[in-house]
Amino acid sequence: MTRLSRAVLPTLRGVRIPAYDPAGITVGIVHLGVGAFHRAHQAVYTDAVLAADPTWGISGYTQRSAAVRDRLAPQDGLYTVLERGAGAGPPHVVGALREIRGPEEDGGPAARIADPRVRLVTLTVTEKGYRPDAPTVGRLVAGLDARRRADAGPVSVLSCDNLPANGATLRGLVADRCAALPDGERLLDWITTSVAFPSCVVDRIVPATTPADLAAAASALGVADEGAVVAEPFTQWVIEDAFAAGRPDWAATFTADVAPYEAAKLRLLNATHSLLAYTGALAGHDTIAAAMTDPALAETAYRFMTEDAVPTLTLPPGFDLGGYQDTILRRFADPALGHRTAQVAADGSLKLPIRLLGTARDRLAAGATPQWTALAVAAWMVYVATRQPLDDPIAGTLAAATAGYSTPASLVDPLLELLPPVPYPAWRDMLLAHTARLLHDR
Ligand SMILES: NC(=O)c1ccc[n+]([C@@H]2O[C@H](COP(=O)([O-])OP(=O)(O)OC[C@H]3O[C@@H](n4cnc5c(N)ncnc54)[C@H](O)[C@@H]3O)[C@@H](O)[C@H]2O)c1
Ligand SMILES: O=P(O)(O)OC[C@@H](O)[C@@H](O)[C@H](O)[C@H](O)CO
Repeated sequence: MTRLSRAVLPTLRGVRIPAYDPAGITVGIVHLGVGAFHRAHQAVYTDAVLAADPTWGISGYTQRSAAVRDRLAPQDGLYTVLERGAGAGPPHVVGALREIRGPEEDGGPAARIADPRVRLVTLTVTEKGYRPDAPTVGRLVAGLDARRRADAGPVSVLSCDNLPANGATLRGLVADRCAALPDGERLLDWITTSVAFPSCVVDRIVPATTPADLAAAASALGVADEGAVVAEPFTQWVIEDAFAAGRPDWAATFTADVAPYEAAKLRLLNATHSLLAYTGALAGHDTIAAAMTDPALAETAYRFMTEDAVPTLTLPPGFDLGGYQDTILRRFADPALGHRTAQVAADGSLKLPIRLLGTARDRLAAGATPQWTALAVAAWMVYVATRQPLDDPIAGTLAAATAGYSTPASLVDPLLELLPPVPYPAWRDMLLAHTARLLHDR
């Protein structure tokens, strides 16, 4: 079958195609980690501005393998976003990704980051990409060093991962990495004056693409698209408006402080997602939507948000909390997406501290009993002990910690040692009660 490419764009019918000639776009953004989410989120926002400003094309560098490069390069970087679910629009071919390279191809992204036309570096590298020894941070620091040496001017670095204070977190990792370099002090001085690390909150559910999704893309387009991604119609981006060298005129919400939006998103949406992933998987549900068909789990999700998470939040002025919660539950319940519980459940050792443990601490400090939060963490513990192979960067450590457990305490105590502390005796008691029930129900 013919592949999607610039040449076939004029022949496509019933499909949104770029409102500009992709060949006329120059690169202004370097993106690290060209996963499904980047293609369905930041690249779509950027696609929408390129007709008016063709200087913000994206140069993408994959981070772990060249697989996405191999799928997209033969397609001139073009791919389709297939919206699924209530309110879905037509298939949308995105042209913003103007270059695509493997992690270390042509020496990695340093030369591109040092290009004066580049004014922004963005990242979607998962929670794992922000560990101190992560190769991405090294590549970013090498790029910033090359830019300083080239005197290529200020630049902004925008993390688009689900982390609290993602900009400040990345700045901290970069500073630590600089401190370990021979000429690190000079580089850090330059970064302090010339590089901005705005934080942002990203939101769009983008499941991993399946072979059935690629077949659906081929059928919709009439040509093969090996880079297609599937997404819900909902999309949101809240960005701290603190850039060092300009930014695209994205249709995002720009604000001075993203922290209240970030807490609402991580503690309501992502935390509830994790709760449904672990409890749903233990109940035998393959997808988040299937878990939401179980009235007990849907009730649990609602009560977790309302009773545990909401009291810990300071919301932005005018924030429609009821609408936000309802929308989250409606999005999770949409069966069209097929977001697998196993995908959301992956990397729990990194996600739980971000999504759930802050709520546990805040509620316990207030003298409350965060039962639903404890249920989510207990469900993770039982999931960890009973799923093999486990998709987690410390899977081996988790397996060793849970090997041969025989009682709730012999499961809970070693796993508590591996998580950041929640220093309240009641927390352990709640976990013991929930794991006892979950193990009994299996
Ligand atoms: N998919 C979503 O619904 C969604 C929504 C909001 C935010 N996000 C954010 O985007 C991230 C990526 O999601 P995705 O759907 O694109 O996943 P994906 O599996 O399609 O892509 C993951 C990307 O991260 C890179 N990566 C993985 N581990 C890495 C590591 N240790 N170091 C460096 N790079 C690494 C991969 O190379 C790949 O480019 C999420 O972890 C989250 O922070 C995703
Ligand atoms: O992408 P991850 O693995 O960090 O988390 C899985 C989901 O909870 C997450 O991707 C949500 O779908 C997303 O955050 C919605 O905006």
